[in-house]
Amino acid sequence: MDADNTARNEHLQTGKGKRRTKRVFESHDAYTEKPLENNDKQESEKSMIHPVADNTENMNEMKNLRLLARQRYLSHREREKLVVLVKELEYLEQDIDKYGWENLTQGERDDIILKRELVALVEHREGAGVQKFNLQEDYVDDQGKLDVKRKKALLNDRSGYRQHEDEGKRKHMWEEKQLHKAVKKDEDVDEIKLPGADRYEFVFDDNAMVDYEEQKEVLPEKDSEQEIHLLKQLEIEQERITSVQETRKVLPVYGYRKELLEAIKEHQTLIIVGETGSGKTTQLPQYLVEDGYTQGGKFRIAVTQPRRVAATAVAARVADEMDVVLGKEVGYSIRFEDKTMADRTILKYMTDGMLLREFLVDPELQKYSCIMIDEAHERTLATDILLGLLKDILPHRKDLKLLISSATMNATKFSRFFNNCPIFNVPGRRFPVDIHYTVQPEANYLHAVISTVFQIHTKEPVPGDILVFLTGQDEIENIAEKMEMIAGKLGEKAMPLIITPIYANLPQDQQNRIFIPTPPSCRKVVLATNIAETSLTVEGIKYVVDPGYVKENSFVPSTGMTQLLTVPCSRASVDQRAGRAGRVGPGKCYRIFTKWSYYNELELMPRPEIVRTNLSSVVLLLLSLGITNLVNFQLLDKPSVSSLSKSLENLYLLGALNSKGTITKLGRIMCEFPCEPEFAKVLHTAATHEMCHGVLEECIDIVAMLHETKSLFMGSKNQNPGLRIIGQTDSDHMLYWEIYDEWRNSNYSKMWCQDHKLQYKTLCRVRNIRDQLLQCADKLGLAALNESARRELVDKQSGSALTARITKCFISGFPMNIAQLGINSYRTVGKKSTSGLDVYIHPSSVVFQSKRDGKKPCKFVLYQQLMLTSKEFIRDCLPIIKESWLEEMVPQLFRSR
Ligand SMILES: Nc1ncnc2c1ncn2[C@@H]1O[C@H](COP(=O)(O)OP(=O)(O)OP(=O)(O)O)[C@@H](O)[C@H]1O
Repeated sequence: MDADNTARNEHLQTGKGKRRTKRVFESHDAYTEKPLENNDKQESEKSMIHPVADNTENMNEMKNLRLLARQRYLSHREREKLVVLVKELEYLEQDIDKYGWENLTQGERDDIILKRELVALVEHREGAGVQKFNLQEDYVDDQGKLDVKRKKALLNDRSGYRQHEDEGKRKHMWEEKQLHKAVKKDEDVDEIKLPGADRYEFVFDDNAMVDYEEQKEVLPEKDSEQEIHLLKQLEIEQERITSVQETRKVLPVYGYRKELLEAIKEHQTLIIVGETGSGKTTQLPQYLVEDGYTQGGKFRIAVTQPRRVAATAVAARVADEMDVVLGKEVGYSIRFEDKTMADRTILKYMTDGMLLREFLVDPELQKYSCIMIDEAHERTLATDILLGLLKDILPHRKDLKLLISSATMNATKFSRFFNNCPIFNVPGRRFPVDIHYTVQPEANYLHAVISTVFQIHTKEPVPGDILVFLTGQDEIENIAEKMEMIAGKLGEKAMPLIITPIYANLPQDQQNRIFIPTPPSCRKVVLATNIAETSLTVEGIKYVVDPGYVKENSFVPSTGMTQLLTVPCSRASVDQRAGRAGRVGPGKCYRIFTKWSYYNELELMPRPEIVRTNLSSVVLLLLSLGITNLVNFQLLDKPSVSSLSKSLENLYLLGALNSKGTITKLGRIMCEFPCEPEFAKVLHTAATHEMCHGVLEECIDIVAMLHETKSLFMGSKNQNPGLRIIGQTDSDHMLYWEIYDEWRNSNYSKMWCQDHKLQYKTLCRVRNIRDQLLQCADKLGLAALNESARRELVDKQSGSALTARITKCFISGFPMNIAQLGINSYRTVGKKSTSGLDVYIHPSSVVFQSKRDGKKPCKFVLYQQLMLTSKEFIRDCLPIIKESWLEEMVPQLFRSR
């Protein structure tokens, strides 16, 4: 290891070093391709069609449509809107016949004039028939001719096209008319009688003519201004649409469309390697749709992504490109959120974990004609298992196509795994990205990041936003604070700097802030973890600052502990990160490490998750799919035998496997829940175990909360003022339950969340998770079992009895997560109690607070997470008040104590 290398590792460990104000980078690897022009417009400017809120809005909308119709053919959505307007117009025309033009208000007349004009305009443009704007199913017969009967029938069916207030007005007018008629004595009120008319023939001459004076329609000033504004918006929108469609044609993958489709037709499995931004994720699935792989809605195409944020963002982009509504033809599916329609979605972006779960209900994935495993280089656990399962089913599903894609992967390894399947290379990238390395290693990379960002901010022109890759929430918050301080001190000397963070635990609406276009003369800095590393396009990003580190989970089978360690990224990851700078224009990437380090220190590929993670849920899933020979199950990389046996041991302890290693009935039930087997066991116990049943709903609330605790509190948990209002509790689990229960009692109020400094959106997600778990429990019959147990419990349920039952349920689900009080700290217990590990209660835990308040600590505590950060911390803790509960719930583990 040379000096370069040593310093890099030292500053990672110590974080100390001399700060330099100006970074010196050396330029390297500039891509030489000619940049193309970028016509893309900002996302937020796209649609001018809004739902009708009031009449003014309705009028504006019609004017807007009229303008659009003058300029071009209307889109599918605009036509749908137009259909509604046409129906409204027909209806209004009937009113005119009935009540007379003079009885309409000025507003109604304007409305009708505008509607007539709009319909005439589209009819004029597109031919006489209204069928051009999707009225076939309403007015037109099988030959395409106007079906008068159907039209009439439709017009008679007025519901839905008239607002209530109009209904009131019409009623009023009708009553007046009836009253008027009643007062009149003449019987034949409709016949006009002229004196002597029966003696003369009516002759039309000049004298009979009616005189009119012409008044030119003068639009009020406000309207014309509005029209100009709308025209401008229209131009922008048109440019954006043209640009989106043109972008598709200039992507490198477009040049290979035909060859790609031929290769896919010829081979069942194909590996596709193309530069970042070449169009793999967004374009390939669209080519497949265009080439008939969905056969008019009969089959689906699935595209997997390792990250939720990428799956949702890419689905939105593709829906836009295909001009369809997100959630209909194009949708996404991520855990606890499904935005697809069973009978309509043909292209589904999803996390790899979600496709894995689909194997449970459809082991041959019969509804799919094509599966694309994107960003395969990331080698997530779910991707690796998917590849193994797909390899297994391909011989039985000859019609199923499998595409494996990435920018930077060991393609030959993947090809070998799939019987030497062909590799398709898509050369070229759309925009060049210049890579800059530091000349020498930086002693403190966080200081270097801040200096680099301000170097760019003060020297480079706008527009040009910056994306910084950091390792986690703490680092992001810390850097954001420092940057805000420096920007404040710079004041007028620099342009305003907008700092937006993105990390997995940030609530969704706040994550989406990174996509908001930057106002002119400002610069945006996105501070991101590696969740922004692949597949994402954040428009406006021109500079990437990359220190080259990532936080990685590492499971230690001997202790059952997950360590969260900061480690250098792989070359594949830093190349992906650089790619984020060249998505919509040429960019620059500043790497806070040396070129030497890139070529000599960084691993080529990330370490596969399968060799560094807890395998319990995957093992259970494979067993439930009938894959019993786990050791021989084909995988790109095999997990270690110790980690396999640790997970088998864990599943046996939970009762998911019997002594022969076969999956039990309980194991199958646990598989059905969309959560880890340990949580599923908690819920099963809560509904069925005679010592503690009847608390299923409370346990579901807690389990749902435990999935979202990281983004629950505004600010730090232990300083949260809301907790005092909620009251005193001695465990994190009961605190979470009380929070959820109080929020439910407030009728899920947003204000309540604000008062208690809790994230409303997070609680909404908890509610969603809770509903799904409850549905699942219902489907499995557990809810009914719980209900009968609960009836017996009524009145006997005191607060402490409830806590006891809940604690017992969690002991049954997490028997390996128990620690016993020692002299200075807690010590983990379990089978290998003698070789336990000293662990410390994290300061964010309620149990830590109780200890500080001088309360006597419990002898045993259950924890949800064991993390090695600055020391071995246990988080989300539940004190076990009675030692006997351990033996009661898990005798096989605690009997001898
Ligand atoms: N939301 C968006 N806004 C603007 N342009 C976009 C958007 N999404 C994609 N693009 C354009 O489409 C191009 C192709 O994106 P796509 O995600 O298909 O590439 P890719 O080859 O899959 O890249 P990666 O390997 O980085 O995921 C981008 O470089 C960008 O120019």
